[in-house]
Amino acid sequence: MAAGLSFDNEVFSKFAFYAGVVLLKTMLMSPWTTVHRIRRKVFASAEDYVAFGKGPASGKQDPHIERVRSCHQNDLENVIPFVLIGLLYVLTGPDVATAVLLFRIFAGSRLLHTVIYLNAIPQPSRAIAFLVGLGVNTFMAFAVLKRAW
Ligand SMILES: N[C@@H](CCC(=O)N[C@@H](CS)C(=O)NCC(=O)O)C(=O)O
Repeated sequence: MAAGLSFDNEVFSKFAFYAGVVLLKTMLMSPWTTVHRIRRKVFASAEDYVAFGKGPASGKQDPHIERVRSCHQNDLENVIPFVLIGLLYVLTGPDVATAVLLFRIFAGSRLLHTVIYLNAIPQPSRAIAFLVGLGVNTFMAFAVLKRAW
């Protein structure tokens, strides 16, 4: 069976798929923020207000735009560790079924976190989604440390 960071290695191939999903989701948060800025006419800087013919910047913040930005920030705090730790975890040669389950749980938890955050679904739903993803990353980190010890 193929090992290492090769698409012939089933664990790497599955990891690449789920990492691609969560990275794409994270990347989409930027254009999604822009869509809301244009719709709500609340921009990031003075020159943007000029560009959209809105006169001087009001300096006001929009709660929904701030929510989208927080969601994006939270993705960055969790998805980047997943990609880095996940690559090291693949190199430990884990059981395929266990690894794929972890990748699926992480991707599912982050997609759910976004839906919950953007729709302001009451807590503790967002905290649970966040903790599930954090749990996967922590599990993989300990597997890497154990293998490298
Ligand atoms: N940077 C995060 C660290 C803790 C965290 O990620 N909490 C989760 C569950 S409550 C979350 O969704 N935080 C909201 C956020 O990061 O905007 C924060 O400031 O809240």
